[in-house]
Amino acid sequence: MRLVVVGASGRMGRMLIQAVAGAEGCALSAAIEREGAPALGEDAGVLAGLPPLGVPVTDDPLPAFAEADGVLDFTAPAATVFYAELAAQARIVHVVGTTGLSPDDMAKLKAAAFHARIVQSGNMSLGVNLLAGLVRKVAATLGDEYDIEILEMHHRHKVDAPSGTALLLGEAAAEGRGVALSQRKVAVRDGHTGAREPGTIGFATLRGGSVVGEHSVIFAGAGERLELTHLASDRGLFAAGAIRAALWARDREPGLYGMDDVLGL
Ligand SMILES: NC(=O)c1ccc[n+]([C@@H]2O[C@H](COP(=O)([O-])OP(=O)(O)OC[C@H]3O[C@@H](n4cnc5c(N)ncnc54)[C@H](O)[C@@H]3O)[C@@H](O)[C@H]2O)c1
Ligand SMILES: O=C(O)C1=N[C@H](C(=O)O)CCC1
Repeated sequence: MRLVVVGASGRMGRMLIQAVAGAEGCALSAAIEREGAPALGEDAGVLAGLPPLGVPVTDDPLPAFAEADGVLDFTAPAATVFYAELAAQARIVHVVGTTGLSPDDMAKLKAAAFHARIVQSGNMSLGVNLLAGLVRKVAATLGDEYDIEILEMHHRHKVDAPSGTALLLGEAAAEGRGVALSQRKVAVRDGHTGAREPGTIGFATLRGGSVVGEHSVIFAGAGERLELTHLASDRGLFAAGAIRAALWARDREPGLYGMDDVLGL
């Protein structure tokens, strides 16, 4: 499968280049960065700490998409919406790991998915997607007398909060409870907040150092607390999931899929 990596010089972009280069049945067909990015013109392999791959980083996605089977996209919301339109025009697979997507951005991905096979997830790891299933089950089993709080920590460079994973886990908890997350979400507490409102789902965000990604879903009852935790220590996990998603989506009908579809969960 010929894969394009967009956001090639980012933390995830470089991991994706390494993963594509090492994946059986895959080849890196292009590496794309934003206009003016310092990495333009560099060899993508060298950028990712590998021997040269003969693929220079470019800012011109059109010819790259025309010759590819899929695109791996861990960039930024505006870029992802732009690439979704191009991927749909080129009828190629679009794997979206970008987080911080607004409801409007998601509506644009849904529109693009009439023509494209899009796999979108706030977390591409097997562990987090399994955890989401457990969270759904525990939330359905324990009633509102167990307060749900989601705690996450990431590296100091992360620009969106709560993390895509925290929101994915919050959605799973809300589904388990049979409620809409948008109606129950409490993402900010500051000052005299009053007592906790029953049935809400709280989010707490920590940022610092080089933390790859840590999430805990806490079910706090009277006299006991249940905590479900996922700790990621290697971004290769997300890159491997993205490649698995691309290979899975290759033979699917157009549509917007999640990692639960890819993993058969
Ligand atoms: N879903 C997952 O499993 C998962 C895992 C890790 C990170 N992420 C998400 O992936 C995204 C990127 O994370 P990161 O740590 O690699 O960030 P980063 O800032 O290191 O990398 C983003 C890269 O995208 C590039 N970019 C921005 N606009 C572009 C455009 N129009 N065209 C091409 N490139 C463009 C930037 O120049 C940068 O190199 C974030 O939203 C993050 O939350 C998701
Ligand atoms: O490093 C990041 O940024 C990560 N983003 C995803 C999120 O928002 O949950 C996945 C974990 C790493």
